[in-house]
Amino acid sequence: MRIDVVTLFPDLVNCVSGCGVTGRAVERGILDLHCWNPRDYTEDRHRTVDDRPYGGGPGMVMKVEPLRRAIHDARQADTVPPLVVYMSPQGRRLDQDAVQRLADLPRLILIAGRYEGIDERLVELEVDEEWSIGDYVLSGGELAAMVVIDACARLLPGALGDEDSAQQDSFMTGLLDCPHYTRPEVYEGRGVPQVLLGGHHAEIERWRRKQALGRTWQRRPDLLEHRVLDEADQRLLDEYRRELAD
Ligand SMILES: CN(C)c1ccccc1CNc1ccc(C(N)=O)cn1
Repeated sequence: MRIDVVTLFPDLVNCVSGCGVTGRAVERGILDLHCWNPRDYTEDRHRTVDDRPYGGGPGMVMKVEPLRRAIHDARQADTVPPLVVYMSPQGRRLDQDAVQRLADLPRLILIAGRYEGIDERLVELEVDEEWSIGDYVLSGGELAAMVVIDACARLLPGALGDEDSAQQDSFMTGLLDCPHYTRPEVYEGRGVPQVLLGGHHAEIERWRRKQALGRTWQRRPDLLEHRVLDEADQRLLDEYRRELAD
């Protein structure tokens, strides 16, 4: 998968290619990441990328031309046609299904805005989709773009070895994750659930599924609203709830 990011801070975005799952994906050639800086596409002495907003008001707006030229070069850098995504608080809320859809694409161009945002004519002329990572405001779209890069990279074939658990990732199943434990077996008087020590795989899977269902019901009942539980899951959830009552 190729991802191009249009950003005034390429050094920030390139941090993802330096470590962890995303770093390994880039190293293995599974993810091809490139940054394009609108400031390199300015023609004035001051390399101006922003200007004052029409209608007045605080702050500055990113100018169309430098962004447009950067996006043009990003598009031309590969023959594969990209989906152009603008990260903004006005975008659709990203969730795992949306990430899976983006990760299945051969190419993305992510636009990271700064200042008060970008000139609307750029959005009209170049942007295919607008996405938000959550209902809060960041100083720039770079961290949102890095979230998309990370969430997509994990889903690319070969990015995770078996030692990682993308496939069991909570939101992959639509449920929250179960609790996890590792050594020491007792810590400050707190032990590990016996079932996890017994090595009985079917029982362990049952316990984990029950915990995932129970925790989802307790913490995020909204995730269960549109989900019909099969008989086995319903029984596990009932058992979880009964154990709570004990
Ligand atoms: C500078 N701002 C406010 C701005 C305004 C408009 C567009 C982009 C930005 C860049 N900031 C962002 C970007 C994304 C998200 C998100 N929730 O995905 C939050 N903030």
